Amino acid sequence: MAVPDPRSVARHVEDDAHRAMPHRLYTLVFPMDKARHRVLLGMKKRGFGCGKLNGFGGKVEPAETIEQGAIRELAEESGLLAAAVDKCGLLLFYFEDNPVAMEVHVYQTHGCGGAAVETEEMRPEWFAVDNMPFDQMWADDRYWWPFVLSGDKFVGRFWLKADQVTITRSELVRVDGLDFA
Ligand SMILES: Nc1nc2c([nH]c(=O)n2[C@H]2C[C@H](O)[C@@H](COP(=O)(O)OP(=O)(O)OP(=O)(O)O)O2)c(=O)[nH]1
Repeated sequence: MAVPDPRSVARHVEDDAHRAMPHRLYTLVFPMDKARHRVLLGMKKRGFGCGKLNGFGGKVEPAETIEQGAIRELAEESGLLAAAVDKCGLLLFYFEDNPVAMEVHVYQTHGCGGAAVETEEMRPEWFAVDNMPFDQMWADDRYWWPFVLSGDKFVGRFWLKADQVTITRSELVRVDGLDFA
C-alpha cells in the first residue's frame, strides 16, 4: 500500500475512487515573456511525452517542496533561472494502464535570469500565447491553457487511454484559490 505523500493536494478534489489512488507529484512551468506575449515551450527529446511541445517540469524529489522542484526542473531543462514561480493550477491524470495518478502542479514565471538553451531533454522555442501549437502538445492542454492566460486558477482531471492521446473523461473547474505550494 503506497503511503500518501503529505505534499499531495489530491485530497481537495471530489471524493471518489480516484482520490484514493497513490499520487506521484510533478511540476510544469511556463516561462512567459509578457511584453511580447510569448511563452517558452520545449520539444521533449526523450522519455515520457517525447515528441510533444510542453512547459518545463518533472518529478518532485522527496527532499524538496513542489515549488523548489518546479524551479529546479526549469533550470535543468531550459537553463532559465527563476527566482519565483506563480501557481496557475492543478492537473490530475489517470492513465488506464497506470495504477498511480499523476498530480501536476502548473506554474508560470516572468523575468527569468539566464538564457534558454537546448538541453539533453528539451529543445526550447518561443510561441505566441494566443496561437499555441496545440496539435503538437498534450491533448488536454487546449482546454486549460485559457485559464493560464486569464490568471484564473483551475483544477482539472483527465482520464486518458494508454495511447496517451485519447481523453475518455474530463473535469475542469475554475477555483477561487487553492492551498498548494
Ligand atoms: N502540458 C502537459 N504536461 C503534462 C501532461 N501530462 C504530464 O505528465 N505532463 C508533464 C508533467 C511533467 O512536467 C512532465 C512529465 O515529467 P517527466 O516524466 O519528464 O519527469 P522527469 O523530467 O522527472 O523525468 P525523467 O528525468 O525521470 O525522465 O510532463 C499533460 O497532459 N499536459
